[in-house]
Amino acid sequence: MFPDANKGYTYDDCKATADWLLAQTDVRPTVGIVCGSGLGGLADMLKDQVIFNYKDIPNFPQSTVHGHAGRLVFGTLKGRPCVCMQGRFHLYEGYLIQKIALPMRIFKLLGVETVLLTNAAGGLNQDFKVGDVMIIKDHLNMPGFAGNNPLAGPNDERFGVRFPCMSDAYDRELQQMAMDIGQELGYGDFLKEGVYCLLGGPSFETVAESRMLHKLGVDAVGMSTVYEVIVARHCGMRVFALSLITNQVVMDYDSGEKANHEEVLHTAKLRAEQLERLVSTMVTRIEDNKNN
Ligand SMILES: O=P(O)(O)O[C@H]1O[C@H](CO)[C@@H](O)[C@H]1O
Ligand SMILES: Nc1nc2[nH]cnc2c(=O)[nH]1
Repeated sequence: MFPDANKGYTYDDCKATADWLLAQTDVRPTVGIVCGSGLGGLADMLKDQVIFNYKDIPNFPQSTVHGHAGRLVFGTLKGRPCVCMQGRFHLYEGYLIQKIALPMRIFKLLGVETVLLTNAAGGLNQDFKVGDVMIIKDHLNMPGFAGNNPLAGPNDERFGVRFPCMSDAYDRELQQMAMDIGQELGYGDFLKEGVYCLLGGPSFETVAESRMLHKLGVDAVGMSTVYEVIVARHCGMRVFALSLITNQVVMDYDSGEKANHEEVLHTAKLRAEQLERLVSTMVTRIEDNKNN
């Protein structure tokens, strides 16, 4: 049923990539970070960087989207060894769904225990404003309803079980930690929580689609993150994710607003510094050996 689903993505392929990376750096990361659109500045905070362009890493996909630099950065954040994806992969770029989330398995084989993901998303919750940061408490895998799941295909038990639980996908302790740090930093006014919905993209939502998602209880919509979360949880890493609300989703036929990637990158730039401080403070407080 899944003839080629394992090609290039086997345990041995992932191990070969992880070993290739480990042979070229002394950094042994326990925290992995994924930067969303326009949020790659997070990687620049790492000290003693060892940088790999995606094109030089065996089995790695390439970034094709503006705002995703396409570099894997190893280094330390206040002494803690980290690895940071400066650019991620999306279904609309034409990649097989397994390839989009492949870096999560490589993270695992590098020794990563906790993954922090960021993304840019459109706000559906009417209480959200552009520039708000939404801590993701749950997701809707909309393409998943049609069978698009990165775990489809043969299961390798060395990564995880055939039927992984997802009701605890987003670590509650890490959500609370983010809230607490946000309060300490004075970000209370723009720190929210909610449900993220993945759509395939690359077209933005129609008014009817946005209204439907709103009725379903979705707080923010985007084109990433969920596949990474599923694969990270499958192989037992702790997950925290947040969305920067870069634009309000258009839900009114009379609205003159038009969703566009330039606005997404512009908002990301305005909020980047605070987002970086929030995530980097979290990194320093995360305890090792707590994965489940
Ligand atoms: O989710 P990230 O990678 O942050 O990017 C978001 O921004 C792009 C649209 O502007 C889409 O790729 C959407 O998913
Ligand atoms: N699908 C979707 N993705 C986004 N990424 C950033 N903004 C948006 C949006 O409004 N819709």
